[in-house]
Amino acid sequence: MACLGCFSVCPMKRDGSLSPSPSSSSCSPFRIRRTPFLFRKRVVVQSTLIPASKKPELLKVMISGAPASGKGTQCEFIANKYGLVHIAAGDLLRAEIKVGSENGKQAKSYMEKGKLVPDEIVVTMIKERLCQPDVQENSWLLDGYPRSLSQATALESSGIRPDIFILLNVSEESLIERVVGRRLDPVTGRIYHLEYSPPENEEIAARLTQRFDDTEEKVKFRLQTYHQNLESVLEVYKNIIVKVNGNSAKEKVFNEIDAAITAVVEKKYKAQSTSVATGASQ
Ligand SMILES: Nc1ncnc2c1ncn2[C@@H]1O[C@H](COP(=O)(O)OP(=O)(O)O)[C@@H](O)[C@H]1O
Repeated sequence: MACLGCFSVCPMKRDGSLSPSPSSSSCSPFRIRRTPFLFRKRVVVQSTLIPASKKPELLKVMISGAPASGKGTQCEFIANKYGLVHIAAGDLLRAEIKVGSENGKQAKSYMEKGKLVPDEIVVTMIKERLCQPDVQENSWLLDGYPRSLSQATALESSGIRPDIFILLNVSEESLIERVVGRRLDPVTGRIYHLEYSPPENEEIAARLTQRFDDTEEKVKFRLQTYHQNLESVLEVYKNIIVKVNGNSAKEKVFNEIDAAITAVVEKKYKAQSTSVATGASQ
């Protein structure tokens, strides 16, 4: 498998070979890896070493949608079913804010206004996360990244491309309603909605918090930012986009996403089996 693009920290080159001093074993193309869910039942144990170029490529998924379109919920379902590491740009930024890092301080001033955080912070943050051992091992589900043409181009130029780009569509009216009523339980990390998914008891209700950017005024600006950038991002992934209606119940939305991912997995696996078989017979 080729490096995911974090050239400053990862010893693997984009063609899958290693640079002279492979200090980290996490990126080795020949290390023994835990087979993710997707290939678990189907992988045939090979007795000979397969060249890196012939190894099964792992599933890679991107998901995009307006604020409160339900990406977080769907990502949880997808990550659980396909064993992918869920990387949410917004969560990574909030974690930076929480630890009080310099990047976090800068990011907060943009997030408070509903603006995109500059690429200098976000691109590096995502690339570094993609190079972590858990992601190398299990592959990724990118949520809320890329959000602009420059972010998509940064990935493309590092050879990082998903197999499928899921676009969750939800009506604007519902989005605003969902954002304004959204609350977080800081103890369990669970997301509630005051009306549609209220807390189970008074104790939980009393400790719920609201995200600093979840006000009506800020969400309107975030929506504007989202729409301004969407078309240029879609252009990059136009051949692999699957549009999903996010207005239905979460289980129904997931069924639609799951069917789309399954189709991609089948196609990917077929292509890979053919190329391995062709390679073996040569
Ligand atoms: N890829 C990104 N590029 C720049 N800024 C981002 C990116 N992802 C998240 N952010 C910042 O974090 C904020 C919150 O993002 P997120 O948690 O994904 O919520 P939402 O999608 O509901 O706006 C965004 O409004 C933006 O300021």
